[in-house]
Amino acid sequence: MDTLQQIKRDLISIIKCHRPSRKEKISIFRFQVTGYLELLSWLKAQDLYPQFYLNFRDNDKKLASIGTVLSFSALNEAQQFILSNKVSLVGGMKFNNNVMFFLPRLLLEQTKDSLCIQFVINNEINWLDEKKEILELLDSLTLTKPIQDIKQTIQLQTKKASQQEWESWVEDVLREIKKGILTKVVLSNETNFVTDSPLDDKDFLAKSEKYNKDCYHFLLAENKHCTFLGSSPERLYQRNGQSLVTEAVAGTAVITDNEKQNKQQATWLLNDEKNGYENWLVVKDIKQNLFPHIEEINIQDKEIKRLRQVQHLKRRITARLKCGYLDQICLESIHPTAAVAGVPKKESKSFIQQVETFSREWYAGTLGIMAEDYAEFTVTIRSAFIEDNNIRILAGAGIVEGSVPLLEWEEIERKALGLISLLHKE
Ligand SMILES: C=C(O[C@H]1C=CC=C(C(=O)O)[C@@H]1O)C(=O)O
Ligand SMILES: [Mg+2]
Repeated sequence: MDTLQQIKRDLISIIKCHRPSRKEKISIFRFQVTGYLELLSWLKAQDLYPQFYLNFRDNDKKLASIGTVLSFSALNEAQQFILSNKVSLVGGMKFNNNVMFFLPRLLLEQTKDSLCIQFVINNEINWLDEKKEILELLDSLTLTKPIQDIKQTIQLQTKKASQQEWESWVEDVLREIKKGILTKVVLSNETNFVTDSPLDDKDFLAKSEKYNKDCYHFLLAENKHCTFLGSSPERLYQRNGQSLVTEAVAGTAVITDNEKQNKQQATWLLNDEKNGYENWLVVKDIKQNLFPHIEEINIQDKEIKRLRQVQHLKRRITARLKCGYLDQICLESIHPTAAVAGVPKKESKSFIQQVETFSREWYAGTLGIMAEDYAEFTVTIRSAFIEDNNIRILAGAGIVEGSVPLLEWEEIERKALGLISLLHKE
């Protein structure tokens, strides 16, 4: 692949000339080449971790990164680092607000036919060690591995909560709502599968990209044995300078093979009181949390966001951040939204922690990229963990006054199908 050969040549000349600077913590090199690289095939051939991938929902931009030069577990430190070094960081926050951002060794950004590369050297560690890691990376840099169909035999092992147990959690929420303690709680479940040999994470995500249209497709592999990935319809926010675009995606109806029924369901969803309320609580929560940090806000009318198994209510929200307010504030105030946690936020989060019999970790968290003048994050729902021969798929639903336990169960089962339906051979 010409593009990769060119990158390799550029990197080799960087390494040859580089003398670690005593003044600067890191050295950043950026270059741009013309050409198209299939980033998932490229990532599949790489051995350096962590690996990160994001295919943006609303344009043809994709990111892939390998390795880490620095990592950040505090938002203020990540933000400060971006401001002082004019660099992009990738990563995000788990559901429980644990922060993980990192400065990748190599970050590739593909748009149409242009590939931008950000390559970083750490000047504070031994140059021989750095050089060794970089040369290893260069060894496999020009390789790609073709994406293949899923070949494994996959068996359903368990659901963390049975239907009966999960519906009883919903009843518990409804009781708390009646008492006036809670207004909304988003309850999830985990479905577990085992495979006869490890499922390739890139093959799985590529299949999801093919079938789950109009989504963000994301992947975070902390090492060879553990990947979190998924295809989410939901944006947490996009920031261009001070202008912010966010959204409330909540409220759900089914999509089937019957087009007439899908249209009826869409009309029903747009007018249904319970679903409208479920969505409005998300809007209200975002608005309230952003309020101290913005100058103006605009909330658009409900529209339908149509997916393969489900359709959702969506409201687009635009806002103007006050001067100087950047991603630390946006992330801290918005995440986790009431589309994945609940209202009030603190109480619903602690309810979830007490009731759910598994840890959400990256499920219902957020992943994305942040730089000084631009950031974009997705809400990591419709997601799965692949750990060697095990696959865990999570999905949840917002429980509000008027929720019917059986219908909410059917809703989470349908949402999980977005990924589960890909597990069979083609
Ligand atoms: C929490 C999830 O979905 C959220 C996003 C869209 C619709 C939702 C709903 O109608 O309940 C949920 O709030 C999930 O898919 O795991
Ligand atoms: Mg719902």
